[in-house]
Amino acid sequence: MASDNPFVDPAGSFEEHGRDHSFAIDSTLSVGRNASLTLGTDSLIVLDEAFEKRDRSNCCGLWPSGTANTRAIPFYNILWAEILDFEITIQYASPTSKTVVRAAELKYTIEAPNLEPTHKWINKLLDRSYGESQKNKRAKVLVNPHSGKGSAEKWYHRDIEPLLKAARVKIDMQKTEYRGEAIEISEKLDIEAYDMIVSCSGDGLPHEVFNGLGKRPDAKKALSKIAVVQLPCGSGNAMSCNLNGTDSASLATLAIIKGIPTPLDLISITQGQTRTLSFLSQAVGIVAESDLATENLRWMGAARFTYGFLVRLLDQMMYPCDIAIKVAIDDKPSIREHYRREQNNHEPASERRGYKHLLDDDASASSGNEDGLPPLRYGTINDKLPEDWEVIHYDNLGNFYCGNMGYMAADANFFSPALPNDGFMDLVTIDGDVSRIAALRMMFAVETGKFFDIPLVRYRKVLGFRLTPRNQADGYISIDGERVPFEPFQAEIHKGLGTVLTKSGHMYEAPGPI
Ligand SMILES: Nc1ncnc2c1ncn2[C@@H]1O[C@H](COP(=O)(O)OP(=O)(O)OP(=O)(O)O)[C@@H](O)[C@H]1O
Repeated sequence: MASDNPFVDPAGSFEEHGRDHSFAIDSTLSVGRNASLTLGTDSLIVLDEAFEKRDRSNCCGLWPSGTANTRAIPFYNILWAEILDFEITIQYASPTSKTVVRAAELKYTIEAPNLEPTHKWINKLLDRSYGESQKNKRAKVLVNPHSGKGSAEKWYHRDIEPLLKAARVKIDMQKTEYRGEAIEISEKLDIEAYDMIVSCSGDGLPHEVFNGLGKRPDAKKALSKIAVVQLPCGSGNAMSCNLNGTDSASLATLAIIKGIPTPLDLISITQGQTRTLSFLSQAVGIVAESDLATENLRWMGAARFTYGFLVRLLDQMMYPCDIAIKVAIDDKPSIREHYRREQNNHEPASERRGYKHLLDDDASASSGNEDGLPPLRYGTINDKLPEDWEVIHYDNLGNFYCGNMGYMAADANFFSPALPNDGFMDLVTIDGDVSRIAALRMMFAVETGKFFDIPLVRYRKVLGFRLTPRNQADGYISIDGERVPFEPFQAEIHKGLGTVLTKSGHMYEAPGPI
């Protein structure tokens, strides 16, 4: 009896398989005389004497260590496994450099009597490889041929599609033909036929996708059912940095194949008579200008933003305005504490939509499936300002920057305490008359992760705000990196209204406050 022997795992013993010891013991599958496949703790261990003869290089040491005839393929990298005509095929994402993975495969022949245990073994392998993530996701893929420097289509075919196919993702690909088309596609999408909308683009296309889903009569259901994801092919790829932990198209593809559905806070912006959704940021002042007023410097690539920022910093630009804020958490120690609590909070996605205790008048929690966007708790920009909002008259504002995610660009972790579904926006305000040297220090602190701690950085978690520019004929307001009219606007957040895929199921990949 297996249970008599303390060294045998009863769940995996060969009696359970009712088969010859030489074929399947525990998690090991013998494939031919000189090879075996073993389910390890977090990797598939492939032992094959042919490796030694074939390739001694171990791909520049990119795989975890092994001897000359073994390879450890992390379960995270396993894309698919199947048996067809007595041949087992294992497809996986193989690193070819630190920032690139490519689809690769291993094939072994199985003898007829071993077919049934092989099927069982494959199921185990796939369960371990996918964990909480859904297998065979169905994707509406949008490729913006004009994203970034115009390489999205090339990258899709080279870096993205082969991995999706290897993972048996069901693909329905469409190239966008004009600005705004992704709004129309998402508005009309048959949401029962897909699990995710994948934008091969910058941050502009996911912004359109959220807004298209938000325009539907069943917006609430669509936004919670369909995961909106980005594969980085644009000039601004903040969404992928935060959710996939990378701005590499192939690594991001692997991240979404293994991604876990996670509710995402979305923000309603009202301006004039319009209401739009924002998922990333709202900026007025130096950050908005550095981004939007430097379109003519596109040739500079990422340096364009830094250049624009430095020029304005040296000019000590100021942006007078009135700001009204519904503050939720006002001081940095409490914000840090809030972040730590959420880090340790592992409640399921179903518990992360809508405010449970904070606001009993919250509409995103209570309405049914067929509802459109939740009603606005604080009204629109055209309504009377709620009485309990804090009003600040700023003559010397240098930067108004409100974020819903940590990274605003690769290596620019402006909002380290931001969380996917805490129901708060993170608001940074900085005076425009701080010394030039202090401003430069702030800029460098963004890269080193110390920005949050700088005393000149005023940091609040907020539920809503209204911004009214003063004494300026024109200027720049950026919503998710797109320019909107230079007019007053109001924002309020809806807890967990949208859905994205994350690696952890509840956190961003940007490091939290140190
Ligand atoms: N075929 C097309 N022609 C022109 N514009 C398009 C097309 N398809 C999509 N767009 C628009 O391109 C805009 C920017 O897209 P995206 O974010 O993918 O790229 P980006 O390079 O990061 O952006 P940006 O140009 O804003 O820096 C979106 O607003 C989208 O509507």
